[in-house]
Amino acid sequence: MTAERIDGKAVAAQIKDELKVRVDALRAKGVVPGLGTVLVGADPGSQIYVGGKHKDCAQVGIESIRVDLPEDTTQAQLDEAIQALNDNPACTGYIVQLPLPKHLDEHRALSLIDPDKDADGLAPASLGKLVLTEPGPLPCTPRGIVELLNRYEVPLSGAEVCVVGRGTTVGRPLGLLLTRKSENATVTLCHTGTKDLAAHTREADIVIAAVGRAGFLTADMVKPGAVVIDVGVSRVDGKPVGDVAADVWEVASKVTPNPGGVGPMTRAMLLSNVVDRAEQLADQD
Ligand SMILES: Nc1nc2c(c(=O)[nH]1)N[C@@H](CN(C=O)c1ccc(C(=O)N[C@@H](CCC(=O)O)C(=O)O)cc1)CN2
Repeated sequence: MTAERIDGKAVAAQIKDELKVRVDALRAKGVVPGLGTVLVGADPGSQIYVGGKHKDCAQVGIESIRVDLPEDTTQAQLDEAIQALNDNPACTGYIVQLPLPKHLDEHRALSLIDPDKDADGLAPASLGKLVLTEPGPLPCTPRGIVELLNRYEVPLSGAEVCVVGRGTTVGRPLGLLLTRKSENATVTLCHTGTKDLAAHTREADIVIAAVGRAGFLTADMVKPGAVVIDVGVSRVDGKPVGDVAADVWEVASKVTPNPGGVGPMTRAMLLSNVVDRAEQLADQD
């Protein structure tokens, strides 16, 4: 038996249709949502992702502002670009595309984002709100994963979820999101220090692989009937390849393809964060 395909591309398209209706309503009230992006350097993956974000904006009627900086940008120049977006009234939310080149301080960049304009939910104030379960923008990949699981009616309350990867954009915030009362899952967060990884993944009803090592999660590491979410991306011969090996599809009940699963949802959730914020601004008027 082959697992059911969790089609992130199709769900993202549906979400974009829903967002377009909300953006039209905002524009009718005179509020124009505007997403800014800051991209430093020429990382091929980041170029593709940022290009996709601007294409999405055009599709749903969000204005977009693209700031591309060269690889040798200094910290002071990056700080200045961030400050300019903080000060730009046409920009209602923005992101700094990660990873930044090694010589730049990622934490500093995220700290400089005006918390009211954090479209990615990755600024320290937004992550703090997530810890405190206060309302705020949620990191896009974790939000997209929860949205996909809900739309495919995968039960979360009481589920044993094994998240592999403790990064700040996916693993850590995902653990916080899934353990909120509204999701109510039990989460085991595994990482490079985990002693017997397969012993943990085999216990889980849902396995979420966010490592970035092509095909590392194999069928023998998955409980029969489990749901598997493939987040990590590696580039093999220039093509994106996920963390989940092909044989997992013979054991699991549902699997996200990669590409075509979590990636498009990450982009759709960025747009959702921008529209949520613009609606708050409209309500304040
Ligand atoms: N500031 C941020 N940086 C990064 C984030 C983030 O959420 N905020 N996440 C990732 C990259 N990412 C978004 O920026 C992202 C990853 C993947 C996709 C996507 O649509 N992938 C396609 C395949 C596209 C391809 O590689 O050819 C898919 O999975 O089908 C979109 C966005 C790290 N940085």
